[in-house]
Amino acid sequence: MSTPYIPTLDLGSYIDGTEHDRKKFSDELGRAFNDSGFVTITNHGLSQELIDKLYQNIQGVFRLTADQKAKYEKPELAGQRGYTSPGKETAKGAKTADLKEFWQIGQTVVDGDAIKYEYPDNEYLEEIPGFNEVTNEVYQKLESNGKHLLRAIATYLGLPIDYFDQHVHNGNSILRGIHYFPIENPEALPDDAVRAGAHEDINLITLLIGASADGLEVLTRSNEWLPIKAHHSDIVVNVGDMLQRLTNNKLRSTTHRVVNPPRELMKTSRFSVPFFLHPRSDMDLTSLDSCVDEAHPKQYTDMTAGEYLDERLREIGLKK
Ligand SMILES: O=C(O)CCC(=O)C(=O)O
Ligand SMILES: [Fe+2]
Repeated sequence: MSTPYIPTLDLGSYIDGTEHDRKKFSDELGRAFNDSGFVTITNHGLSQELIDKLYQNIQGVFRLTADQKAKYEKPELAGQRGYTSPGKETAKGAKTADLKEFWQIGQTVVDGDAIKYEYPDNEYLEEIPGFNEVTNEVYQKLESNGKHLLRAIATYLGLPIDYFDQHVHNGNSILRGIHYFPIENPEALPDDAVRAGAHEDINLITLLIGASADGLEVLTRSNEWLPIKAHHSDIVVNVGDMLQRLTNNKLRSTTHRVVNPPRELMKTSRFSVPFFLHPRSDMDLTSLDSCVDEAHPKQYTDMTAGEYLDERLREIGLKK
């Protein structure tokens, strides 16, 4: 087996580079997505100070008491805003819920776009001053990075460079702060209880800021689990199911999981902060004509992003 290709790509060289730099970036991005399914991004414009502040704030959420957190858990929001307690999200097809709790932040529309009325407000976390400002800043920076990455992906797919722009403007993206809590009594858990069961992300692409500890693994094309060792300052990016549908499997969504820690670290927490880049709910995910031919017959029924999200939230237990 050859070593899977997880290149480190300089996003700055894409944003500010020459035509040649941009072409090279999109070629390498496409190659990595076809191979390991992951790329590492540097020069993403999030300073170490901002990342450290983000993690301090996210950790603060999970130090709140159960009663404090419960104020922010609203079943009608299907986990899409505020707090979601342990036992609520189960990877598609798995029997046992993931060993995690999380907090989700959604889009803030400020330009008068009527899509504002489609989105629930973010929960305002009153116990942690500055939380909403820091998380909003990170949200905006990751969203902007994601838009550049989608431009590179459009080029790789032979689409106009701005293909995704209108679909992701004020899109339904989510910043998720996750706490994988200490596992106090591993013997008492069902055998299949893991921090995050093997899954593919629902959205177009995911940008994941390097987690506080190891545990993330990706399923390679040769069906082996490969640990992803991301530095706290890096961002790793993977393809989600919406992009897989749109491209009729030309870009495959990346199967990944978070394994439980080794015995000596069982009683420690792990924190991570993925950003799930979603389009607007009216984006048509019908597979592109350019990705369908005799050798690649159409694999998916036609759906909008909103319909698909709804289906998936029900499958993972967040929507009833
Ligand atoms: O915690 C991680 O490293 C990955 C989280 C993840 O895959 C998810 O929430 O979809
Ligand atoms: Fe994921």
